[in-house]
Amino acid sequence: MAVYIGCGTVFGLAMGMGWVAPDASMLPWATFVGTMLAVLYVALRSGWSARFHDAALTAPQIVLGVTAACWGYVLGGPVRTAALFPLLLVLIFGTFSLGWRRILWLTVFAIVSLSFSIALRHGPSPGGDWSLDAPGMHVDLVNLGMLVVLLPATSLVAVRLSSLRRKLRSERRALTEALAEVQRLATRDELTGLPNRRHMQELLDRELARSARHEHRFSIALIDLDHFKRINDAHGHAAGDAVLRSFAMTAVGGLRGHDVLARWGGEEFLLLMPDTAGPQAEATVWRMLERVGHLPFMDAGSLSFSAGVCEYRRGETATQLLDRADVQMYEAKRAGRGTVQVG
Ligand SMILES: Nc1nc2c(ncn2[C@@H]2O[C@H](COP(=O)(O)OP(=O)(O)OP(=O)(O)O)[C@@H](O)[C@H]2O)c(=O)[nH]1
Repeated sequence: MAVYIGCGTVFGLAMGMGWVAPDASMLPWATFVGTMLAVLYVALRSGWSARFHDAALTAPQIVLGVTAACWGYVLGGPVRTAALFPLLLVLIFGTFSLGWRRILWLTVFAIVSLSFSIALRHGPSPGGDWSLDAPGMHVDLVNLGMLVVLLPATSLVAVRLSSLRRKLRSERRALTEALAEVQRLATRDELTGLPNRRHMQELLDRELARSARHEHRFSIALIDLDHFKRINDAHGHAAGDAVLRSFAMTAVGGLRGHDVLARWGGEEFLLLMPDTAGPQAEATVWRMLERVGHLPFMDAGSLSFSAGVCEYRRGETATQLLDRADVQMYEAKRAGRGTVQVG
């Protein structure tokens, strides 16, 4: 719009100075361009154009630009050559979304439009002066020749820029996907799909800070599968992996939405239970033990774990809390495994 207003003003001034053919009027030109710009503006802003592949209406905008420039050429009389400068800018617009085929068609359209404008200037074929020496014909032909050279060159630049933009867009998409994958890998345990130790450490720190600020209580449980070595020894490492996976799936299935179970290392898991006091946390872990006990578990009897449950004590660090849970977990092992100790 700014370019149309700027170019229109320069031409209007030239007319005001009497440098342009006296019978030329800018009014129909300005009315046409103003109406078309308003239509395009409404089509874009209302979201109506979103249904098209060319949602920015780049091609219609280029057609309008070429028409306005060529019309200006007919109006421009002795200063008409200046009306061709915007044509070069108009085609650069194609770089925003058009493929090379459309840019090529629009280039051809621009050259044909200028030829048509020149024909109009010299009058319709019977009665018009089409001779080489007709007034202004030399300038028109040189202008047309220059445009035939320059427009394809400009279009070539537009095509290159357009394909560069497309490549950039697809590379950015690939990068975003790769980043999401890296984030997933950085926070998830590959085998079980649970949050990994590093991520759980962050969640624990966050919960500690939240608890300090809002005086929320929360509990954790350190869970260690019992006699896991026997499974590996008897059935192989792959079978052990499968047991870890099905334990993770079964254990998570019985948890509340806020609770987070993470793989803490090997056959050890850490359960974080926000807004949960010790007794409720203990009940949750007992329920988990029961669910896990129903897992089909090779020929080695039922799967069990030993767990140490602790409610967070004000002023405690994460390490102190984890140490307490560890002590309780070993208590559970000493007490014969398959049990939960609270401390
Ligand atoms: N398959 C498999 N085994 C693992 C993995 N991580 C740790 N282990 C195994 O888990 C076993 C843990 O053995 P121990 O620390 O002796 O404990 P346990 O046999 O469970 O005995 P208790 O904890 O005392 O009941 C070891 O044999 C490890 O090799 C894993 O990712 N996959």
